Amino acid sequence: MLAEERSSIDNIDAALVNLLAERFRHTQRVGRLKAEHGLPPADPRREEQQVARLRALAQESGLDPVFAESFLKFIVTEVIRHHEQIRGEDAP
Ligand SMILES: C=C(O[C@@H]1C=C(C(=O)O)C=C[C@H]1O)C(=O)O
Repeated sequence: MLAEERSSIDNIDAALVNLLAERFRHTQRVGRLKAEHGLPPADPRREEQQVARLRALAQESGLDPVFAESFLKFIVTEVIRHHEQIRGEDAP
């Protein structure tokens, strides 16, 4: 039924938002650690590993790996923007 499917979609959307908020709380901590230790906001090698892992997970789950990669990159771009902000705030 349409209403039932939409109710499931709404639950999943709520879970996604909660998970994303939790992820950003962790990345904010990473951003503060990086600023404290003078590390750059972006880590392309780490991102490469994440993309490979996520593409494989997507394949296993029946999700389009191209979509999974662009979704991750969309999030990581925002994280790097946060890290640049944190670094700016910490600069003397
Ligand atoms: C969170 C980090 O900073 C950046 C953001 C990442 C992410 O959102 O997963 C991964 C690598 C970095 O470019 C990190 O270095 O771990």
